[in-house]
Amino acid sequence: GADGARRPSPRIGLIWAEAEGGVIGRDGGMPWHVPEDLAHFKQVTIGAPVIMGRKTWESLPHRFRPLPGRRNIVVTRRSDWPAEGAEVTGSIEAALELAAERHDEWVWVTGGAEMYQAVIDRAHRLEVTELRHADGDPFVPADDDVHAPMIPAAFRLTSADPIEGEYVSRSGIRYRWLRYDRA
Ligand SMILES: CCc1nc(N)nc(N)c1OCCCOc1ncccc1N1CCC(C(F)(F)F)CC1
Repeated sequence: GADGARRPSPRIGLIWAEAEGGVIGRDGGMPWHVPEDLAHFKQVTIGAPVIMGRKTWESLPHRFRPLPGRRNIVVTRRSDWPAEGAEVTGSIEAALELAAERHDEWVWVTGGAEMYQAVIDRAHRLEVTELRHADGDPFVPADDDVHAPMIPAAFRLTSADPIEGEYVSRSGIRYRWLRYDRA
């Protein structure tokens, strides 16, 4: 502001969907389709800047590139990398500084595993979609699966929805919304 008052930096949130064993990715994408999770992701992140790694950007279906209704900040070591509709930067630190230029309350890190690892120790909130495959269609882990970060002990589970049990997706996959906040 005019008086030079420092605007508070946005709080950092991480958002991911994980299957059994903490798997978040396979072959450059997510090996499931849970429409309810897309809606959840949209609802949590809408209006806030999102930060993602290049691989996650490239995993987005073209109609979602950039993610609509928010600043897209892509982190890549490639300085000349063209990301139509996104701001490109070379590090998570630079991305967080970019996100802090406006007075957003939150900035959401939306993937992938490298981004989560690099920033989780500075994060304030984790929004985790916990997926469980139908008994008749077990989720078989693969060697090169990508995994969610370990959740530091400083985080507390502050909400689970549903409290008991789980929802069932049209696709038969069961899911819960988990929220962790830094204590
Ligand atoms: C949703 C997938 C998702 N779920 C949670 N809980 N945390 C994430 N970090 C996440 O990965 C976001 C980047 C990858 O996203 C997609 N990957 C494949 C297909 C579709 C998408 N979506 C569809 C919704 C779209 C909208 F803008 F509408 F939200 C964003 C792109």
